[in-house]
Amino acid sequence: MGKGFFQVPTAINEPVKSYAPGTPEREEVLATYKSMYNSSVDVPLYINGEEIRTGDTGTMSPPHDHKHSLGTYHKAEQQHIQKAIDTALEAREKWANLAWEQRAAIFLRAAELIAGPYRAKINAATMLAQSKNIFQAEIDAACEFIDFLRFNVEFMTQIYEDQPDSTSGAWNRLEYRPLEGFVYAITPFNFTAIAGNLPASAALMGNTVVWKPSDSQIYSAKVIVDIFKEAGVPDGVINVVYGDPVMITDTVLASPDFAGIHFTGSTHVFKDIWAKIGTNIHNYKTYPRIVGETGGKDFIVAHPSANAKQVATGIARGAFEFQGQKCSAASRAYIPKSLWADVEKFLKADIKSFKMGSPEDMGNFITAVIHEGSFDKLAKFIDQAKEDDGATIIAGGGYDKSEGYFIEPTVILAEDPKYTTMCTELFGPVITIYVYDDNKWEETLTLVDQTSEYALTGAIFSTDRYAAAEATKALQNAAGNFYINDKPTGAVVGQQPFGGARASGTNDKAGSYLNLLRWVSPRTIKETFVTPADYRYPFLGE
Ligand SMILES: NC(=O)c1ccc[n+]([C@@H]2O[C@H](COP(=O)([O-])OP(=O)(O)OC[C@H]3O[C@@H](n4cnc5c(N)ncnc54)[C@H](O)[C@@H]3O)[C@@H](O)[C@H]2O)c1
Ligand SMILES: N[C@@H](CCC=O)C(=O)O
Repeated sequence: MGKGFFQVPTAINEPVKSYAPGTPEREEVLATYKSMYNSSVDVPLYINGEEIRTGDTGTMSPPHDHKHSLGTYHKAEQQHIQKAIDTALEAREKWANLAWEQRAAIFLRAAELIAGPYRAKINAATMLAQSKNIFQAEIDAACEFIDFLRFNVEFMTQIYEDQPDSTSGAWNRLEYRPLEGFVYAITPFNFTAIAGNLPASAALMGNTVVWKPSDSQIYSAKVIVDIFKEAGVPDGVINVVYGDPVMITDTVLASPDFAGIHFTGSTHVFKDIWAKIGTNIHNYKTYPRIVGETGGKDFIVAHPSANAKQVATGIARGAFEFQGQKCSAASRAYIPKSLWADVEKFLKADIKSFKMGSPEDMGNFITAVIHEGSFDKLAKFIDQAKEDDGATIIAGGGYDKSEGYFIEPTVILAEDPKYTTMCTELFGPVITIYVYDDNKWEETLTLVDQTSEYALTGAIFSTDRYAAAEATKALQNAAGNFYINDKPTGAVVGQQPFGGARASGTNDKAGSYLNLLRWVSPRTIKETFVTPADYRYPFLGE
């Protein structure tokens, strides 16, 4: 068999299709949506490529049409989780020893399958499962997922190429071994791309995986499984389970071969998992890698020099796209008194123009929030704001769950900059605004930095360069992704590596070489060509 040093295809960001009226992609995705809506699927567990149906099922429904069933999924029992672990361990040696270019080819093929034959299907599944409008589905399930797969292959080769110096007489090599054991991927509901990337990035680096998607994303996770299968991911490399998250996680964390967790989701869940790993630490064969990207309380700060229309647009898109259910979504804003009247006018006009309803109607900018739990939580905070002195709802405030979980895009004006909705992650279409005195710019920056436990994304708007520089410095630790004159959402793989610190996560930057480094355990190999056969230093003589 021939061997060579291979140059992988240069990664490029997948262009976003327009879905404008009359385009073929619009017709295709709508037809696929209708056909999927009118069919029913039965999603099994996937362990060693085997489809397992336990008979203990849950129902999958579109959040915007919750009485409709898209089908069922099967919940795992403890024995299935153990089987998934055993399978991952059995598959490990063969997969880890497969040449890297073979692994790369599988995931590059998956990217091209999404870009072509599966694009309409994965977008339609994301519109149905997570209630994304077509633009939000396209930038996530198609483009970001494709970008993760393509760029990760390029980053992998950059890592492998990073080799130590060798002096004369010896050759030093770094071997980027996969972790010894298996990796556990737990994924959130809100991004199909994240659901696919968390197991795939660890697998690309030679690891085998037990993957637990969110119950609210299983419908689109099934399409990911189909794509990975068609791309050639061998049986046992990525094993997929659903069911009671605590039972599944406790079973996984009890395994001595647990070697790493790739988590995205809420902060409290991640902290609990970290604590459990700590409790089990004496049982593990190796120190597990703990990677978690978690919650946010993302901010927009306007300087008095900012353009009011641009600030209002940053809020309209940054807070309300995908109903504010991006970890990066703006949920608190700080606007100077001198700009507020204009920002308020432009923002209210934008919100008035939003249409809300099913993603099947492509005129709808706002669709439903993910599930009843989220709906009820948001409604509670909105009702509380209606009652509280010092909090005024200036736009939205309505909600209705009779057909779908619809929450109106809501703006709360708070007199107290530490009002509860300025500090707590709500994860919905609600933003709270605090209007500050123009002469309190420095104090406001301190407030932004100290108000929340999170540090994920943030944006400042300013036409004054000194103010932009000052905010960049003052907010250095307040956001892992910091935007100047732009909304705080929409990071692109290969352009804005994504992740935050403090309570927002381990900041291992999804979609970058930094993340992939967490899935390898390098071995240093020094080979000496002429091996010494005398212990004496020259000055010791004979
Ligand atoms: N920082 C990021 O990159 C990023 C990206 C996306 C989402 N998020 C965060 O994710 C959250 C929204 O997603 P979500 O609602 O799916 O989060 P979630 O924490 O409810 O669920 C995430 C995953 O954890 C599982 N889970 C829930 N409880 C568990 C438990 N006790 N033990 C083990 N696993 C458990 C879920 O089933 C799901 O698979 C928000 O907090 C958001 O900020 C962060
Ligand atoms: N990377 C996405 C957010 C992912 C979390 O939900 C963004 O930048 O908007």
